[in-house]
Amino acid sequence: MAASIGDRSVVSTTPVLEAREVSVHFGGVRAVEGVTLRLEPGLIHGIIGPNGSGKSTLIGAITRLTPLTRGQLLFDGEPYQGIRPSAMAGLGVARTFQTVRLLPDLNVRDNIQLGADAEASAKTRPRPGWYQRLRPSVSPAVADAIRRTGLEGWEDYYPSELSYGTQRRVEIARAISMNPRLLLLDEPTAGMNQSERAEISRLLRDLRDEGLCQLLVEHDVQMMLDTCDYVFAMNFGELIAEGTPADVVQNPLVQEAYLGRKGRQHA
Ligand SMILES: Nc1ncnc2c1ncn2[C@@H]1O[C@H](COP(=O)(O)OP(=O)(O)OP(=O)(O)O)[C@@H](O)[C@H]1O
Repeated sequence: MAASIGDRSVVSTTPVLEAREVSVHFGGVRAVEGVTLRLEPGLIHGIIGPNGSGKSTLIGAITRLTPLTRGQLLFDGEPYQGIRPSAMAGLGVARTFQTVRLLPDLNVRDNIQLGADAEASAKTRPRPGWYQRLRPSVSPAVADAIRRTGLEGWEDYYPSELSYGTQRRVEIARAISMNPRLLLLDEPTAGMNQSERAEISRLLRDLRDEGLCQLLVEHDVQMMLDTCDYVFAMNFGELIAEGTPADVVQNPLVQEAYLGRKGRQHA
């Protein structure tokens, strides 16, 4: 069965990831309460919400870093809440974090290679040079990730020599070199200027056009509206609206969450 989300048609199949009635409580704090969401193949999904609305906690729950109080998580229709966070990559989930996490002693190519090589993602920080000795050639997954993220020509540079926007691009390349089914991006444009934001937004839409399912958490609502196909809005731990960005921003509950009742009258 085919449905359409905005201008994109979506064949209704098993979602890549599904959260059913997920709750996360910290003592008396209901950080996430009864959230149900489906991430469909080939779409960019976004989670928006004011500070403290539960976005990070929900991502933590989905990635198994934060234990669920209640609910169920499914990947490709199979429950996965019993697995360890370190097994998420094996499931086909790659992520980038709020802060850039590139290894300073490795060049762009070798930082991306870390994503392609599960064994190399060991916790110990490598000494300069060891990686080149172990890996004399560039794997096809790395070459492909470099091409898809427009990093040709930057392969031999080190993180300290790159702009912040390019460092972010390398992180995304490292994540997609894992050939993920789902890419989670936590604040991918934090600290960027307007043109860097637009560049990252373009890159994510290009990856979407290649079929990559994505989930973004981002404070920049305009960037989310420009980038996402489908948006989930949270407030006080609950999902208060979902749909196309255009529909969600019109939702009175969303306007109230961001602007307050007074703002809504003026919006
Ligand atoms: N480990 C924790 N222990 C207790 N309370 C927590 C913990 N983590 C989050 N919270 C609380 O849960 C609620 C949701 O927080 P969360 O960080 O998920 O929101 P958020 O939408 O990601 O916020 P922000 O946009 O500021 O990052 C907040 O009230 C927060 O104080």
